[in-house]
Amino acid sequence: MALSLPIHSSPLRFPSISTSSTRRRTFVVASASNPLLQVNDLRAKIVESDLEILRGVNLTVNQGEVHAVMGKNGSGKSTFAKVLVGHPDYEVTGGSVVFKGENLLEMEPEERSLAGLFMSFQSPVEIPGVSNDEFLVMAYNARRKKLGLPELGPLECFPYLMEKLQLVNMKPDFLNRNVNEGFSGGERKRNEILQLAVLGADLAILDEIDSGLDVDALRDVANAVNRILTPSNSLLMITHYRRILDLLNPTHVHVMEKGQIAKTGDISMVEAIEAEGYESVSALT
Ligand SMILES: Nc1ncnc2c1ncn2[C@@H]1O[C@H](COP(=O)(O)OP(=O)(O)OP(=O)(O)O)[C@@H](O)[C@H]1O
Repeated sequence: MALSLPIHSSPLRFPSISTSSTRRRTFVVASASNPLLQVNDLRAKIVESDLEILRGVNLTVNQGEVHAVMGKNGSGKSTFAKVLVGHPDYEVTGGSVVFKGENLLEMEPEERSLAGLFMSFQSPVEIPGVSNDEFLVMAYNARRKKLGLPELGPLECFPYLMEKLQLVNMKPDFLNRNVNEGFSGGERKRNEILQLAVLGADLAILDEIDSGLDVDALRDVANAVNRILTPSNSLLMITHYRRILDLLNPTHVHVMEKGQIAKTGDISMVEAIEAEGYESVSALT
């Protein structure tokens, strides 16, 4: 079966393992001069209805940073993430996005993936007839090809895949199952992180990776993400809940409202949101 590379793979660099404290210490130095993603006045509409959803988003993500985007239901968080990876439901109507010094908006979705952008979706899709190991080996080899490295056979990839399975605390039989077919909600989320671990990314966008996870799964996922993060890659996560923020220690917390980032702060802003709701931190109301 012919498969194109998913938009959440990055061929450029495999993640190295580091602790979150190592990452955080290095961030101060790395972030000052290494913007990874620069979003300026980004505007986008739904193709089908012409309805404008993003109304001037501004955001800079530097290497080593962990950004959390929060906000009321329907404020545009997922749309923002999907526009970044080039989802065809949306048309950019203004603004700019520079990723690693290149115009992201001129790239096809697959090119964005090859450039180092990974996105996990709220509802990961099934790929009937394709096993997880086939899928991962295919994507892993696509990256190797891009790097000018020889492709590896399934057996040669196996030790690498096993190492990543352990990272997300998944059983080996997940590799033999078809991608997301029959997976529980939590298993799908773990599988997304397995894909991130195998493929790596310069910028990982995780859209509500914490939704539907039990406490143990949430900890496993957060631990895996923390091990994937290094001083030179970054995370942009969308969430409604504090629990994952406590585990992933965001350097920046943003509140999206009406298609804009209305407020940016640190983890302390989440306390105000939890106590008094979004109205307490909104700059637009
Ligand atoms: N493809 C689409 N077709 C129709 N409406 C859409 C589409 N994509 C987004 N919308 C609408 O745009 C608005 C923003 O949606 P989006 O999913 O970005 O919000 P969100 O902030 O991620 O919400 P939530 O917290 O509930 O996940 C919503 O009103 C949604 O219904």
